[in-house]
Amino acid sequence: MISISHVSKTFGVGDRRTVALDDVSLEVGRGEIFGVVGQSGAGKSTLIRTVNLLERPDSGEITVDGRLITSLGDRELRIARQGIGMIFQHFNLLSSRTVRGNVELALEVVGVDGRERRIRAGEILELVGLEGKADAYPAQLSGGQKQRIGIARSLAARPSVLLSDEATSALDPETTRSILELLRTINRELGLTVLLITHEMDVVKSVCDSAALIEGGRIAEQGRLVELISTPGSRLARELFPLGVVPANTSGTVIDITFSGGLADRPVIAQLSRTHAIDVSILGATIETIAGNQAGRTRLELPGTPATNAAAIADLRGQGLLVEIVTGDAA
Ligand SMILES: Nc1ncnc2c1ncn2[C@@H]1O[C@H](COP(=O)(O)OP(=O)(O)OP(=O)(O)O)[C@@H](O)[C@H]1O
Repeated sequence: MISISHVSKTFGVGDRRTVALDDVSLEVGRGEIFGVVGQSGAGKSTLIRTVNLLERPDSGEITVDGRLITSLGDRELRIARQGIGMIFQHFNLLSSRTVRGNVELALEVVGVDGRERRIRAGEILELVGLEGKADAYPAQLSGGQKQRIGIARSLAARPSVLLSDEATSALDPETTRSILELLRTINRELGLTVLLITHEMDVVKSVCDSAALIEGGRIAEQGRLVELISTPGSRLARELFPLGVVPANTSGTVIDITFSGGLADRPVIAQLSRTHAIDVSILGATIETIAGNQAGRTRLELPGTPATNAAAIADLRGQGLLVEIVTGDAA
């Protein structure tokens, strides 16, 4: 649905030259919620802004819904942008217009007539849960309600793609949750494809089907969350399941086990201890719902070296569990 292919973007020249995007390629499937996560300055905003050409890449191609965006002239681009909604961290609302007026503005711009505007704005405000607030002004509403107006406005022209630029970063955790739920609802009900950028792993965890990690303008990793969590060495998986620090002077073998799918509720540790007659210490454990499925990760310490624990580790792997050796020589 969104295909970003070998996109690069540099700002400034000489000493002030910054490579914001360096040969970035991403594929966002139709109907997916795709999260790009990375630290401040990693290139997230630049990346999302290239999708509707708010930022024009120096090289590379971007296709949205089958249309090669990077080849369009001004007039064609204006039309293509109607199919790409966008929401922002600071909402970008017009304070002089009512809630309804903000939503209707997006329809005026695309030439929808007055009566139709009113009907459609009413429908969208109901969808985002603001039907009782149509005549209020943005200043009279909470942050979460303002973002709901932003979402309503972005949906007014019935786009097939929604870009979300840190849409929940200015909101408290409870409001964040309700806005993410709304994004999930419109994704399902309208079949909308969502590309979001965030610096919060919790956002990715709670709403995304797929994710990419961006660092220094390059994509370090990308994939569907269900696949990433069972990929050995995946950094996104580690971020999704923070297990804390590894003890500094352990004499044993520390391993991380990832449970996903039907494996999450098996008595793996008790069985391991019994079968191999070893005292297993649990150093950390976390269970999460990732892309709608329960998955967990447990950090264990086994007495002895990886070599003396080879049979136990092979046994775990034989049960379909992902086992990563954190300390000791990799087996
Ligand atoms: N208009 C610009 N002019 C010059 N440099 C820019 C411009 N926009 C971005 N950059 C630089 O490009 C790099 C990537 O910035 P970008 O805003 O895309 O990162 P980000 O991951 O979105 O960061 P944040 O989370 O802090 O918003 C940074 O080094 C930034 O300073």
